Amino acid sequence: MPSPRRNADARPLAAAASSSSSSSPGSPGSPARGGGGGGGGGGRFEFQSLLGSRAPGADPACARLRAPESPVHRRGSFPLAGAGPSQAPAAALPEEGRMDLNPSFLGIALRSLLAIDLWLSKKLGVCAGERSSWGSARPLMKLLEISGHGIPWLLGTLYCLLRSDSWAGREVLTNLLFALLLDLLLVALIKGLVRRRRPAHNQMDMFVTLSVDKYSFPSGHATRAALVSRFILNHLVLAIPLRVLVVLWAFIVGFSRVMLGRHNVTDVAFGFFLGYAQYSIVDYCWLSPHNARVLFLLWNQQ
Ligand SMILES: CC(C)=CCC/C(C)=C/COP(=O)(O)O
Repeated sequence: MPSPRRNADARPLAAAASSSSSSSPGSPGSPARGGGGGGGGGGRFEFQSLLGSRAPGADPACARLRAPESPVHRRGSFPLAGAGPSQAPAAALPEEGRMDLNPSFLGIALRSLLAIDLWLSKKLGVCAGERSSWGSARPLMKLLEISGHGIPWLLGTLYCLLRSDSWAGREVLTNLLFALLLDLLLVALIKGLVRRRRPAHNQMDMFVTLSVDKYSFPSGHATRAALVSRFILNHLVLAIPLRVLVVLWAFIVGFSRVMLGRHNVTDVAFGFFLGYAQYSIVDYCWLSPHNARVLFLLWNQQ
């Protein structure tokens, strides 16, 4: 028999996560069972994304969740918020297993936030395809995508560094180069760890990507935009209208990621936060004029 307490906890979660789903929790088509996958777009798909955004079957952890009939698998499985009566009976579980099935307040809050994130991101993805409601703005969004891409920023910085004829300029550009490399490294690391899939409505037609770029958390464009704009504002003397433009550019690049369907809102929000924080790291580890000069001379000798 399923534990009534467990079901009472689980139902509001399933409802919050898949407001458009007509399935009852625990039914074979229920969102919590994560069946289907693909880009279906109904509540069912969204809840599956919510539980880690991975294709069922691709991940052994998911396979465990889908095999509650095995007592071995039941034991160590992750608490499934939407588990319904057809899932593992709580009475048959060991004590610690039953406690796992009680989602914490933080868990509920996090799942609700992610459900809102998926819903909002889908609504805002108005340029995700040529036939989307704002599909005609897609070329402009792609231009913004290139303006925040790693390659133009890396090549541009390298070019300016080689052309620069002042030590002050070289110092700033060397630090910018390190900042861009640090950004690439940290984003790749987090993407590889979190492994959140890009939204189902995204078309994977991006300009030069790394292997981790099949994942979406955090948005590399958002981190770069925040990092570079903070860097520019701190190290270039610009008139106020230009400073405003730099900040606007960063926000528009971030927003365009969601409009293009490349990212969920939380990917971009965290990306902004990370990029902003990265600048603080760069500032803290700022390569001194002396070290920048030594590095530049060493590199030029090769
Ligand atoms: C190939 C190089 C040097 C950088 C890759 C830049 C890139 C494609 C980042 C992905 O950005 P989003 O995470 O915003 O989609």
